[in-house]
Amino acid sequence: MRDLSLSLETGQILGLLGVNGAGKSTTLSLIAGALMPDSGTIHLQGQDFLEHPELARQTIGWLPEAAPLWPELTIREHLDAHGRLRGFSGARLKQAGDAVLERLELQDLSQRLAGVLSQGQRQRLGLACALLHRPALLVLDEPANALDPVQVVALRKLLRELAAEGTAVILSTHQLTEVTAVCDRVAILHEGVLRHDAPLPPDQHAALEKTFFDIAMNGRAQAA
Ligand SMILES: Nc1ncnc2c1ncn2[C@@H]1O[C@H](COP(=O)(O)OP(=O)(O)OP(=O)(O)O)[C@@H](O)[C@H]1O
Repeated sequence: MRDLSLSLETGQILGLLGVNGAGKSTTLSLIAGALMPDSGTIHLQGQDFLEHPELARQTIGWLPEAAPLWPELTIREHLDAHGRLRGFSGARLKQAGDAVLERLELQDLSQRLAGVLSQGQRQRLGLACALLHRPALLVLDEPANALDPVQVVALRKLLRELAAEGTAVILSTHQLTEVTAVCDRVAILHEGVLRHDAPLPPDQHAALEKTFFDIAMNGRAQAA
């Protein structure tokens, strides 16, 4: 990544686009604190993450490209483990788990082992773990991967609800339709450089498609 500068407001949903290898996952890993930048700063609510990594753990929910699950634990045990890691216990732990089970429609599967879940169910469990502590910033790497059309629509609804509650969301995707359906801002990376960063008004699918292909195919800088 070079000269990357991005900011996100409370309640905004930012879609991060780019061809394979453009740097989307690297950017999200930096924001989530899983990678350390060689230089630069990352702030959340005025605080420097790199100086206060504990702040990042409390305020960010991260779903990496492949949800990191333990095959021998059930869905409920995953949520308990994530909650305990963040200091939850007793009734608070159970309530937080119940809330995300309901939001991700996983109640009926709570006792199922992660190792036997379908890909889409694994993805929903990964999202449930990322959401458990009600993060102020949700960082999602291709969250619609492996979801069926019903769940894709449910995910859009969930992200809009979270944004309305004040959560900031940054998500990467290969689906331009996902961006136009749910994002109010779009950023496009190309070869580690941010080439476009602009609000996305409704009904702008054709314009977004043109901008994306101009950057992806010609490598031309587009005015944001
Ligand atoms: N740990 C690493 N060390 C060296 N290079 C890396 C490392 N991780 C990623 N890269 C390289 O950085 C570039 C960006 O990778 P990244 O995974 O961020 O792309 P992406 O936009 O998420 O791609 P995709 O759409 O294929 O998932 C790629 O060329 C990749 O090979």
